[in-house]
Amino acid sequence: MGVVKSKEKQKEAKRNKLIEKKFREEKKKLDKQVKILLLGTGDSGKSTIVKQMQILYKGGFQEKEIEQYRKAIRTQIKGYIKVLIRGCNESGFALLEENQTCAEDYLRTVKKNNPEISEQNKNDIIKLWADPALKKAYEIHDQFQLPNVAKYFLDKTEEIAKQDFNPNEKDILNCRISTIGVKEIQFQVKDDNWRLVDVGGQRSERRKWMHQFEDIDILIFVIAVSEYNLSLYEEQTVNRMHESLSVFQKTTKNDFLKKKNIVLLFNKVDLFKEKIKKIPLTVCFPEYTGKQEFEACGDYIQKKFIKVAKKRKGRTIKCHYTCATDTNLMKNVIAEVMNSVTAGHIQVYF
Ligand SMILES: Nc1nc2c(ncn2[C@@H]2O[C@H](COP(=O)(O)OP(=O)(O)OP(=O)(O)O)[C@@H](O)[C@H]2O)c(=O)[nH]1
Ligand SMILES: [Mg+2]
Repeated sequence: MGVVKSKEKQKEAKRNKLIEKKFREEKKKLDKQVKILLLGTGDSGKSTIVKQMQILYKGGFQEKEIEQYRKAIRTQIKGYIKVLIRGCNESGFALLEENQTCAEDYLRTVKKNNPEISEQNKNDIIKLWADPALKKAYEIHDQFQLPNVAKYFLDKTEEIAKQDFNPNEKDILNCRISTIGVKEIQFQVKDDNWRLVDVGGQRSERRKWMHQFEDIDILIFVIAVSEYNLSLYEEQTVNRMHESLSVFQKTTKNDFLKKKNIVLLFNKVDLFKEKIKKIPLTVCFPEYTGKQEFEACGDYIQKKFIKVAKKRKGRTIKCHYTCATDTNLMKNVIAEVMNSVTAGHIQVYF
C-alpha cells in the first residue's frame, strides 16, 4: 500500500515539475515579446491596423471571422439606406415620386441588426441608392454620422446579397465593427515576437484601457486626421479631433506611460488629402492661419500632438501618416516601426 502511494507521489511531483517548467518557458517567451498597445478614439483605425497584421503575418482571416464580416456588411448596407432616407427627409431632398412609398415602407419594415438580405430588400436597396436624392444626401454624409465607406458597399449590393458572397480582404479592411473589450494578436517576424493589443476607443470602452498600461513597451496612438470637421458619435457637440487631442493628453500623463516611447499614426490620410481641399482646418482650429494645403495643415496637427507628449522630457516620439486600409502602404510603415524598435531607435524596456 505504502509503496503504491509513494510511487503515486513521485509521479505527481514529476508532473508538477513538468508543469512548472512549461510555465517558466512560456513566461520567458512572453517576457521576450514586445508588447505594443494601440490606443486612440473610436473609429480612428486601430482594428484596421490589426487586420493588416493578420494579413501580413498571420495568413489572413479564419472562416469564422469572414462569416462575422459577411453578416456585418449585410446588416450595415441595410442600415446605410435608412440613414440616407432620413438624411433626405431632414435636408428636404425629395425622392423620385415612384420611390417615395418604397422609402416609407423601407423605414417602417426593415429591422435593425438583421443580416438577412431578402430579394425584396436587395431590389429596394438598389432602387433607392440609385435615387438622386440619396446620392445628394451621401454628399453630406458627414452630417449624419454615415461613414465614407457606405458608398463602397452600397455600390456592391448585388454581389453582397448573393448567397455565396465571401468578403475579400478589401471588404474586410473597410468593414467597421467597433471593438468591445480588448483583443490581441501575437506574431513572429524573424526572431522577434510581437504582441499587439487593440482596445475599443469609444468613451464607454476607455476605462478598460488602464489595465493594459503596466507592461507595455510601445504605445501607438492612432488619430483619424481626416475627422477634424466631424462631431463625436457619442456626443454630437464635441469635435472628434478635440476629443482625440484631449484623450492623448490624459493618456500621456498616466504614471505607467510617462516613460514610454510613442508612435503617432495620423491615419485616414487618403480622406484628409481630399477633404482639406474643401473644408478649412479653421473649423477645428479657428486660430490656424497657415495655408489650406495638406502639408501645412498636417504639420500643424502633428505639432499639436507632439507638443502634448513632449511635456515629458526624454521620450521618443515618431510620427507617420497612414492609410490603414492600404496593405502596401501599411507594410512599409509597420516595417519602419518594427525596425526602429529592433534597431534600438525606439528603446524597449524589458
Ligand atoms: N479611408 C480610410 N478608411 C479607414 C482608414 N483606416 C480605417 N478606416 C476605416 O475606418 C473605420 C473604422 O476603423 P476601425 O479600425 O474599426 O476603428 P477603431 O479605431 O478600431 O474603432 P473602435 O474599435 O471603435 O475604437 C473602418 O470602416 C475602416 O475601414 C484609412 O486610413 N482610410
Ligand atoms: Mg476597433
